[in-house]
Amino acid sequence: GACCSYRLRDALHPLWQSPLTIPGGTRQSPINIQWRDSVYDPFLKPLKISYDPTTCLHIWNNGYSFLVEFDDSTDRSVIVGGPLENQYRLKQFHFHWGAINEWGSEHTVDSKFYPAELHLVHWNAVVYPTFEEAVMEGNGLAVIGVFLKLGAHHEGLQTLVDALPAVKHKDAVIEFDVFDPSCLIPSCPDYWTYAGSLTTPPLTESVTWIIKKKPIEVDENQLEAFRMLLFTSDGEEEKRMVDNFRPLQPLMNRTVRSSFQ
Ligand SMILES: N=Nc1ccc(S(N)(=O)=O)cc1
Ligand SMILES: [Zn+2]
Repeated sequence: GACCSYRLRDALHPLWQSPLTIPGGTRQSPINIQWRDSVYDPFLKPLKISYDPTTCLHIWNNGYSFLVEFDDSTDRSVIVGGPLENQYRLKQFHFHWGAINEWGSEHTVDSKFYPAELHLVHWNAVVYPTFEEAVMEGNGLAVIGVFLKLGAHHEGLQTLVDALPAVKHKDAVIEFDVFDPSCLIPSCPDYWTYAGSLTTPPLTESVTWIIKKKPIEVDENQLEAFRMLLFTSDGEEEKRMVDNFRPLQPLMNRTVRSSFQ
């Protein structure tokens, strides 16, 4: 079916020349979240999100996705609580999406793909001196995953969408100096959490994943705006930036916990 041919196709995809999982990887991401196999953990705290919109710096097409990067030199934009033992600093957020609405997310829920998935990337600046070091440590990163579904126009996302033509090509950067990413996070507090990895190289097993149960709604034009971006640099033969999601990885010896019953 589409899934296995896609896996093979994807394994050869330039984005992930590396093997489907890193050799010896026991906690790779993304995974399918089987709702009925997730275990309610009453000790999970609510996730506390406090972002300062003025820490926003720029939008950058890095050839995998477009990243909205933040000034992470202080603790002005942080998350704490949830499954986390420390406070984690926001560094960037980005998305993964498909060529069509049938797929695009990295994680799936009961084997269902969403058309896109938002990742808000945070690092443990309490324990590690730099992001680069945190990327190499088991408790170094915390990524909030938010599913996007096709529906109503998303006002907050539109300010981002309006800037995308300016970063059409790989390596393009545009200044983007005020944005509050909490407008992209559903108000429903429910989430799943599990120990995983980065989903693009270096694929390090350093991520505490916090996947929001509720998706946000975006409209077709907004998804199409993502699909207009290019993997390629200005002057190269154009390759549309689509299907920039990694294949599902084996759960192995992991339990997905839920913050809700
Ligand atoms: N700095 N590199 C990365 C950061 C986040 C992710 S992801 N897609 O796992 O959130 C991948 C690579
Ligand atoms: Zn990602």
